[in-house]
Amino acid sequence: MTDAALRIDNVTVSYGPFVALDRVSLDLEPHKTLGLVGESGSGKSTLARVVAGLIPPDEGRVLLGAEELGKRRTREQHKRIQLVFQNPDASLNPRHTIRRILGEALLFHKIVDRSKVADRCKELLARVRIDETALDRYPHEFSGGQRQRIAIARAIAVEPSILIADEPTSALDVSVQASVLELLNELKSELRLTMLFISHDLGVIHAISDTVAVMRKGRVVEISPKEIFFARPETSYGYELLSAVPKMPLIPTK
Ligand SMILES: Nc1ncnc2c1ncn2[C@@H]1O[C@H](COP(=O)(O)OP(=O)(O)OP(=O)(O)O)[C@@H](O)[C@H]1O
Repeated sequence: MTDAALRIDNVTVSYGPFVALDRVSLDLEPHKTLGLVGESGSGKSTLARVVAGLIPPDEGRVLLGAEELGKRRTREQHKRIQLVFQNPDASLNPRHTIRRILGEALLFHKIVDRSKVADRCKELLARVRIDETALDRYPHEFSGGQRQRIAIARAIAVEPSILIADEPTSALDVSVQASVLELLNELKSELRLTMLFISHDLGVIHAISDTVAVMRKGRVVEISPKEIFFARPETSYGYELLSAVPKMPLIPTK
């Protein structure tokens, strides 16, 4: 048996003849952040989509604790694994107010009664440091960084145990990036989340991860504690990735 919060076990995914994930196995340790790094096209987002239940693996399994997640997940299983995308607009309906976006998530997953939705929406915005006057506004009225905070509020609204963040700061400028990373770190501790954080940016991975996994051509080629990976990677490919970064770390850790 496993004490991993989430286990990816020998997962293979092909797009037609192209093998995007080739027998990938990874464990997410409870309340820790696994940083997944790798060059473009190495399969990181495909893995995120498999974990989130958006695409079924051709082979292999995903386990949440001891529970194997089937090809068709239950609402409860979907609720427990939430995904934050690079582009926050992917999870924010432009025609809905922030109140409706958060409220619908709360009601759909039966997190609170209708009478408590307004208060919970305000609490959620406070958690991501957005003023509650945002509630009756629309996504386009916010900056990219604020929209990403709202997308994070929407993800944590349903009280997941696993948060997958797929390049959540890549579209943001560096100062905004740092504050979103800090927020995710804080939420991880306060809400006791387990996080899978995907980035091709090693500065970002350094700032957020406890453990680093390296993907290359659909395979995981290295899994190391952060300190070890950044001091002396186990593989020559890990070393190559690090050598390609002009100056490390790009974003300070706490
Ligand atoms: N729906 C799809 N149909 C066909 N091929 C796909 C599809 N989605 C992804 N691929 C291919 O699978 C490979 C892995 O893609 P994926 O998006 O998982 O990589 P990635 O590591 O997240 O890359 P990036 O950092 O550029 O986002 C790529 O070669 C991509 O072109």
